[in-house]
Amino acid sequence: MSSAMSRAIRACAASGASRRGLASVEAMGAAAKGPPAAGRWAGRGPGGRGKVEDGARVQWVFLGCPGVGKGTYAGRLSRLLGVPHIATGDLVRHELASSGPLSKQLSEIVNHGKLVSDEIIINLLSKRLEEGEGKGELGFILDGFPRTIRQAEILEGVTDIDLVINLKLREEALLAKCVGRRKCSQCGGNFNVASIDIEGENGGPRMYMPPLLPPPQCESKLITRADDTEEVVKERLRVYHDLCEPVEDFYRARGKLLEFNLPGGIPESWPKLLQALNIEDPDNNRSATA
Ligand SMILES: Nc1ncnc2c1ncn2[C@@H]1O[C@H](COP(=O)(O)OP(=O)(O)O)[C@@H](O)[C@H]1O
Repeated sequence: MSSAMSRAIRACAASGASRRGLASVEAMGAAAKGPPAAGRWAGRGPGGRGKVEDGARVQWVFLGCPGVGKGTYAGRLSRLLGVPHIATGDLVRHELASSGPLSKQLSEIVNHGKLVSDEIIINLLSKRLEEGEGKGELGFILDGFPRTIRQAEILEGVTDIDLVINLKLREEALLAKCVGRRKCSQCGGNFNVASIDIEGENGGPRMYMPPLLPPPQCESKLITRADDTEEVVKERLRVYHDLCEPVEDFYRARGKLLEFNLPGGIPESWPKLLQALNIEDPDNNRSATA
């Protein structure tokens, strides 16, 4: 066991599952580093655009406030690059829905807008990474992890994250976007009923984000997340500013943070995000509007 791994094990209250899972990250990190250039995302260098076929080895992290669109853009990049999108919020919700031993404890925390303990999150993530390793996954796009400095230190202790994308959106839009979120309980599609139209700041352009409405067959099957009420979203935003913003500083200090201000809805933002990442979308016109 490497000393980095031992440190990580000491840092988290390691169960057997987290040891193996974090070991999976360490193994991925090693695989991603060789052969040279193939495993690292070259897209940001002056040499031009990244090749989508290299994307399956990226080790990226998405940061950003609740409602900013981490899931949407991480999901799109995951499909484009062929790399798994691992959202710790989804892992938590999956555990909640399973009515397993953790379920009651988790619902108390999540439905009040608080963060789950680092130990529980590390265990859930480790289990997911371990399953991925079994399937031959090489890289990942993490969404919603790390959310505390301790989580960031543990991750940094086991692998060298290539890039951290920090999505930013005007604060006024965040609450409306969270409260407007809907999911189809049958097909799993994500929609948003909020129509956001905000005056430009300091003479800047107006921000318009049209609703993303469900097709007729999903309309009667829409569900809202229990933690997407106005009161809980405000608490989640407060928690983000207190505990998660220092994670931005953590990666900024390491030169890994790419700040991206979302200019509006998906059609405007997606092509600009790809541009910022130096990725050529082979299907740009079609995917920008889907
Ligand atoms: N890395 C994490 N650390 C602690 N708690 C987490 C983490 N990821 C997810 N959670 C829990 O799951 C909830 C939902 O997460 P997520 O879907 O990422 O929400 P958000 O829309 O607020 O970004 C969080 O409010 C928190 O309770």
